[in-house]
Amino acid sequence: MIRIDSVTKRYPDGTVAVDRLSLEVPDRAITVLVGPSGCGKTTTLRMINRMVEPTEGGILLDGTDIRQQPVNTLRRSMGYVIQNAGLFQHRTILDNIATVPRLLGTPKKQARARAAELMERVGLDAALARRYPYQLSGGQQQRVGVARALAADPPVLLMDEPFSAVDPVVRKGLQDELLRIQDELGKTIVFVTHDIDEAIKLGTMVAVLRTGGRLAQFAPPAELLSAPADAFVEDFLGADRGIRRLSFFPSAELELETEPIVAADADAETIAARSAAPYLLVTDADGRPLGWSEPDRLTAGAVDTGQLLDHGRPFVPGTDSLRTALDGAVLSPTGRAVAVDGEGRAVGVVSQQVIGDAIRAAHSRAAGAADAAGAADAEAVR
Ligand SMILES: Nc1ncnc2c1ncn2[C@@H]1O[C@H](COP(=O)(O)OP(=O)(O)OP(=O)(O)O)[C@@H](O)[C@H]1O
Repeated sequence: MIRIDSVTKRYPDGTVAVDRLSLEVPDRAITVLVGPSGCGKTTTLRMINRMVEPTEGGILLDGTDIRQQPVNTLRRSMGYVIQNAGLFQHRTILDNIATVPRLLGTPKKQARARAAELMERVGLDAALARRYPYQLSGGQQQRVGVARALAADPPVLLMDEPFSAVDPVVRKGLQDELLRIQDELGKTIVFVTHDIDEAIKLGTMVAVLRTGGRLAQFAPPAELLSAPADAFVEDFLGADRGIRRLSFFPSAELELETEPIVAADADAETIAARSAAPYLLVTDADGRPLGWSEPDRLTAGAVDTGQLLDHGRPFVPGTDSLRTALDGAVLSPTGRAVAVDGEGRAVGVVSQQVIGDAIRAAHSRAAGAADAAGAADAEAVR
């Protein structure tokens, strides 16, 4: 664990970049530092690998002050990724990634083999190995930056706005890739961003800093969204806080209706038996949704699929959140979302109203859990 203990950084010109900051960065998780420009995020990150020394306070790594080991040893245990990747322009991609192992004395062949393995891990085509950085897109360069930081297999990764310079689609890909890599490798990651959505998506824990380098709130993303500590955090979280919070509620407990599902070759009797529902979801021979129809518009045995209303984007209960389910229902012309299994076969339908009930239930469960946690904390203090 990295413990930032009441750290202050005052630059020689008197600027207080970080002011009595205390944080416990958990192992094998992503901790995000987020906040407006100039709030001290980069300064904090650089104090962790001693590129900047604190004026007051200290930083402990697994209980030991980081000043007690040689700075090179410390940095070897911490990969560092920056915006625009900071690659060596005159080295090939493979040799960029192999840099740190080579510095540590790994034979060239072995270091390159490791680099090739890392290229695959970060989703880079092996064909790019012999290219130079200028021959890669911004997104590909960022992936090289991540691979290079991982090359010596450090337990800690420090990432300073690594995905800020690429467009939103590439950025989403890089974020998904980081989450996937993190699932496999379980590094202790400290990630700096000024983008609150990125913080919420990536962070196990999120530290919101305010200008002057003071901590405004340190909490898991779901808690930030449900209980911002003050008006600054609330404002920084921005609009749609309620909707975004639904991403943290699972859809698994939604009560699905199966009655309104009919196969495209259903006979008149089957259709009649289900005609109480305002809309029926028609499925193909494998049970995959084709679209919606009012019951009296269906022709037994031979549905005209061209006449069906679009079923929209289905959700997978157990995998997707209430936000995805609600989105499906809101976008559906029938106000109903379609639930499918992992193979895309329809397993039920659910109306906006039922999703609304589930949202209220989830909110009151979350509030109950927060109250219980608060009571336990109060008990612990006594
Ligand atoms: N070497 C320095 N000398 C003096 N002041 C500095 C120095 N480096 C940073 N600062 C100041 O310290 C404050 C915090 O800077 P820092 O770069 O840590 O913020 P940040 O939150 O990472 O900002 P951004 O999101 O814009 O990158 C700012 O006011 C900045 O101007």
